[in-house]
Amino acid sequence: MKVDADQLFATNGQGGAVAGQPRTKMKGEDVCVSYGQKQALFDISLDIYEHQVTALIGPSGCGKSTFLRCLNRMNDTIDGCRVSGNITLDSENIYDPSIDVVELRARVGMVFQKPNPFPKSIYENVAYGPRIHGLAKTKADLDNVVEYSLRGAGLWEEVKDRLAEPGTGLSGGQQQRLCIARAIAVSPEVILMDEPCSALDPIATAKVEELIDELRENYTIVIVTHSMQQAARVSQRTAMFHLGLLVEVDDTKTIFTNPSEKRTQDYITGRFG
Ligand SMILES: Nc1ncnc2c1ncn2[C@@H]1O[C@H](COP(=O)(O)OP(=O)(O)OP(=O)(O)O)[C@@H](O)[C@H]1O
Repeated sequence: MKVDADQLFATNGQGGAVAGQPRTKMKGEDVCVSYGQKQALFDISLDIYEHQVTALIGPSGCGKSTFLRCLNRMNDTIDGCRVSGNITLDSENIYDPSIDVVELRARVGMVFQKPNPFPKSIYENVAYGPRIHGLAKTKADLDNVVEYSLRGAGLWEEVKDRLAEPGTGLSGGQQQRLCIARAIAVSPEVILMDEPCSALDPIATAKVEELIDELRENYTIVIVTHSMQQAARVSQRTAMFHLGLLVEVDDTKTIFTNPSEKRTQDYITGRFG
């Protein structure tokens, strides 16, 4: 029987996977962002592939965090910030007026540079999201979500006997994994990470990097990082930004061994930035 490759990779019209290519989970087309009079991003078109880690790299101020924040409309919260162009999640325009932004941010979660647990217990930090989104009907359901999320973040064994203690009492690395558990708890599809290890020591960083690699099995991840080693270790694709422009995007190995653009070569070899 003849097997049609299109059928093998058909994805019900969402994202359009092509044979041998991963499926596009999010897509930015001609994205421009301005803060007041100042334009920070110029016509960025970038596909984010499902179940991959995409690293955004480039010198300070080039617009990495701005682009990341466009992906779950965190820029909406900044006065004077204007976004144009098109950004889709499973082919749906996330800037459409019909989109519920709270629901979008549950589907596209975010982990920040500095761990920011709520001033509540470890349990409550994780349980808060599922509770407000109505994801757990009973206390037993909620307990399960908390355990699943803490396991997913590689933190369960360290905290299972102290769930009632404050999240802020954990070490920095544990707090960051608690924030990752909090993101996982609302069953996101995409997790955005803005320099998630910059406040962590090398051992805590290694743990979070290991975790990112495991998370990609179930989630799609976009990470902003200043560390070339980190981008090379954790990502499958790398997008290089400079002065608000996307210089190039390619698989991570190519970016680090044979980039097309001189600016990328100069940046990864430490000649500027
Ligand atoms: N809230 C804001 N208000 C005004 N301008 C901003 C704001 N956030 C960012 N910018 C400007 O937009 C440009 C891009 O900043 P952005 O933080 O996205 O860059 P970045 O590449 O993530 O930088 P870094 O690596 O230093 O975090 C910069 O010129 C910055 O000054």
